[in-house]
Amino acid sequence: MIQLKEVSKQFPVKRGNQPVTALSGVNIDVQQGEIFGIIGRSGAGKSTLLRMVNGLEKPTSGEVYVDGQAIHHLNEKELRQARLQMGMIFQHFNLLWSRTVWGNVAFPLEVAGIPKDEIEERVKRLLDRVGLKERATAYPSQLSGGQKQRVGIARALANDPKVLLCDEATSALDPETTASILQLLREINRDTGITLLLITHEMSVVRAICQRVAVMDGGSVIELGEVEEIFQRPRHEVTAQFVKQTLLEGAEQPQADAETSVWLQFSVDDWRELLPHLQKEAATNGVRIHLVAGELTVDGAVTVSLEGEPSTVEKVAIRFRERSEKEVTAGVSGS
Ligand SMILES: Nc1ncnc2c1ncn2[C@@H]1O[C@H](COP(=O)(O)OP(=O)(O)OP(=O)(O)O)[C@@H](O)[C@H]1O
Repeated sequence: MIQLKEVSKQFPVKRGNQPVTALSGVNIDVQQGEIFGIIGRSGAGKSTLLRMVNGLEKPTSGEVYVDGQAIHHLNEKELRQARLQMGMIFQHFNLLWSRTVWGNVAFPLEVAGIPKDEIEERVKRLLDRVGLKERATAYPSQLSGGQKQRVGIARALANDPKVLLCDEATSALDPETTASILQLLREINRDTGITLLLITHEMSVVRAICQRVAVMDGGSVIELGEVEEIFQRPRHEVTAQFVKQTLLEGAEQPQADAETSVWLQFSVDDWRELLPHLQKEAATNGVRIHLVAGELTVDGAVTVSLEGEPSTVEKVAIRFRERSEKEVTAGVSGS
């Protein structure tokens, strides 16, 4: 269903420097109905690979096929058609904040010019499928992270795609919510036969849901095979590290009472700029962010709390403060 043949991608950089090789000779063949994982460290080339599949990037060399269609040869108009066959879900959900849950799921159908009656019927069925029937009139800001991702999934399925591309879809969620979203994806795959291509940096996600996995490093696939086989006999050092990470996570399940909370405060002027960095830092470390207080006056301040495993929360807070050029104050709120 998804094929990459000898795909390489180089990004030109400023004069004088070598181009960046993001992908190098990648061969992947995802079968119809399969749940296939791509795992790799930051910079391994995962996002670039996903952008090849949906045609947002063209390979420097090599071929990309989705359901037999040569994505690398399509023009913009043909790509828009081809993308209707590809649903996509994201780490930060990418919902429309001014639209309700219903409006978010209806959006791609409205864009596709589907008649109103049919939109009604489809959105109802999709919300039922993801367990959000009761929240149709809520706005994204009123939903939990897991519910937001359920909206993302319903929206991605609206045009009845053949493949679902998942870009770090559970990386911003706590372990329990992650498990329920993966369960939902598994059920959808079982019930509809949709093919799932899932990008992650967490081996626990791969183990929970994928049948096969490709391990990427430095733009190349360094290992590819059945998930169980790779867990039992990792051949590459990078793979062994990922497997080890999962075993450690399993041995040290975070306890609810082993959590801490740190608060950070910054000026209302700076928060727009700072929040995305903080969100990224927190998400990659499994730390949750809550808005504690905010005063939207000219000289007001916004306070957020970071919650999670103590050493990780501290690490995120310290790294964020060190990297931020703005004034940030911090303190511990206890457990
Ligand atoms: N548009 C671009 N221009 C120049 N270099 C790029 C571009 N996009 C990606 N790269 C580079 O290509 C390499 C692979 O990046 P990519 O984002 O695909 O990795 P990744 O595995 O998805 O990492 P992450 O998990 O951090 O997103 C990196 O060295 C990155 O800096």
